Amino acid sequence: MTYDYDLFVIGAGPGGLAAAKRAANYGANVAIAEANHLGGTCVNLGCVPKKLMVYAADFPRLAAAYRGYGWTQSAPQLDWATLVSAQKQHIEHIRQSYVRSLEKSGIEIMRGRARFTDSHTLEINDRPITADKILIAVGGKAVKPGNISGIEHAVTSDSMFSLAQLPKSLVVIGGGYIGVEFSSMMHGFGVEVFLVEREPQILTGFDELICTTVRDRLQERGIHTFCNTSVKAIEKTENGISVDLEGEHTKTVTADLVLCAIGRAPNLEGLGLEQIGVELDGSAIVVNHSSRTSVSNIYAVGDCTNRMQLTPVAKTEGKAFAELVFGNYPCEVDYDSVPSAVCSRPEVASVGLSEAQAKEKFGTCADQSGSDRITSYQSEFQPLFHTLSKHKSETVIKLVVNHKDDRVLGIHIIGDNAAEVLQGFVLAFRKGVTKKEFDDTIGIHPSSAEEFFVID
Ligand SMILES: Cc1cc2nc3c(=O)[nH]c(=O)nc-3n(C[C@H](O)[C@H](O)[C@H](O)COP(=O)(O)OP(=O)(O)OC[C@H]3O[C@@H](n4cnc5c(N)ncnc54)[C@H](O)[C@@H]3O)c2cc1C
Ligand SMILES: NC(=O)c1ccc[n+]([C@@H]2O[C@H](COP(=O)([O-])OP(=O)(O)OC[C@H]3O[C@@H](n4cnc5c(N)ncnc54)[C@H](O)[C@@H]3O)[C@@H](O)[C@H]2O)c1
Repeated sequence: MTYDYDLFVIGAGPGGLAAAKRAANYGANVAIAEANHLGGTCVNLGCVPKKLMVYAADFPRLAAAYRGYGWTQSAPQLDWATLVSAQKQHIEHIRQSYVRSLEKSGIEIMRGRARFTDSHTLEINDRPITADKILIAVGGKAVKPGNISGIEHAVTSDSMFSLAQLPKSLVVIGGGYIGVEFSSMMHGFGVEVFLVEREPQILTGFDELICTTVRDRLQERGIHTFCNTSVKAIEKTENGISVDLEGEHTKTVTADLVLCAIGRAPNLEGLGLEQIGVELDGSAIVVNHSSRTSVSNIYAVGDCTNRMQLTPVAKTEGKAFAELVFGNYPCEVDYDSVPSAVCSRPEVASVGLSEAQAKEKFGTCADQSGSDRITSYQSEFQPLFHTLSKHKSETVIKLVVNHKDDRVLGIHIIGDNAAEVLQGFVLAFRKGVTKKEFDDTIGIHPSSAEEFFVID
């Protein structure tokens, strides 16, 4: 049987692009379909515009800091329209660079929404296309709770990058990655922010130290943080959008804008998966360790599967798929060493287990020497920069260590440049670094990262 393509990729986000390029490098005849813009969520509505906005929101704090260093100048003013337009230009530049790089690799780009008609055939813009292997990399989309009246008045993060103007006040529903990042950034722009999280803490799943420290710092900065609280109803009124809260903070808050950030779900609508029998787990595509679905020639990577919703994970899964299928080189994704960062102020970066997860996995019981299996080392210090900036902005670091073999099970940082500091440690973490190896390492002085080598 001959097909139009060796590989057809649905979705040109990080997962699809990485797979297409790697397969083409191995000589495969590849096409990629994109219903919207090349680059997917990450480039167009996620990591890239978010981080640019985070940088933009930092300037008032930096302006306040430079006075401590002797600089004098009146506070800068933001022209929101200029920021939105500069950010759009940069994103367009990235999209164009993807077009050039796909063309250079001989990958055909098809603009439009792909739909399965059988396990080897897709339809795109009414044109049937056949492929030997098909990779689903359609990503995810923001979900909204179905049970809140007036939820249609809430926007999702997709709208936040092209707002006509900044709101004066904002209610954020959900205190996960997106909720915390947007609360922090919008507050930096001068917006009054109310963050509503139904769980007892924000950033559930991170180490408890991160959850409590970040919440305390957000509150100190003036962000109203309501945990153990849910939204009962939303209503558009003359004064703005009124949000009825229930739980620990039963009250009504009125704001100009409501952002719903309660999670993202796979973007499978209209893909025709039911026709070809690809197995789903809830709303996600079920895959094995090789990213193969229940239909043998169809694979899936990234946010449409039930793994981690992060760009580097989608990319790694895409690459690993192409290595295995077109390079005959099996390489498994190491999900235990995936780091992540929350671009809030303070910034968070973390890899491995939280203290609670480590205790659950390895037990809290005493070993023969009578000590606990899990030891946590923690340090809080004022980075040199902030001694003159006059900001109260301590950095907090934590190592979670298995007392039995001295192995470091988790590394957690809260503070300036946390993601950049953690990056190098991730490599050591993957290699099974021990606490003693941390202790024996000489740091760079003066820096914040050196504190990891003197932590006890
Ligand atoms: C606000 C926000 C901030 C984020 N920040 C970070 C961050 O800082 N770091 C990080 O690691 N992750 C971040 N993420 C998550 C990251 O964006 C995703 O994990 C990543 O983009 C997933 O890649 P993907 O390839 O699986 O899917 P996507 O990037 O979602 O790409 C899927 C593509 O498929 C296309 N598509 C869908 N259906 C079809 C179809 N039927 N036919 C053709 N094309 C189709 C879509 O248009 C889309 O372009 C963020 C997400 C959001 C929303
Ligand atoms: N920096 C990054 O790497 C980054 C940034 C943004 C997004 N992402 C990815 O995107 C995914 C989605 O992000 P997200 O923040 O939307 O989801 P999330 O799963 O991180 O957080 C959602 C939060 O909303 C809360 N919640 C759910 N329903 C609620 C309700 N009715 N009322 C109040 N709170 C409610 C949950 O308890 C949770 O804390 C993340 O899991 C992450 O993988 C990553």
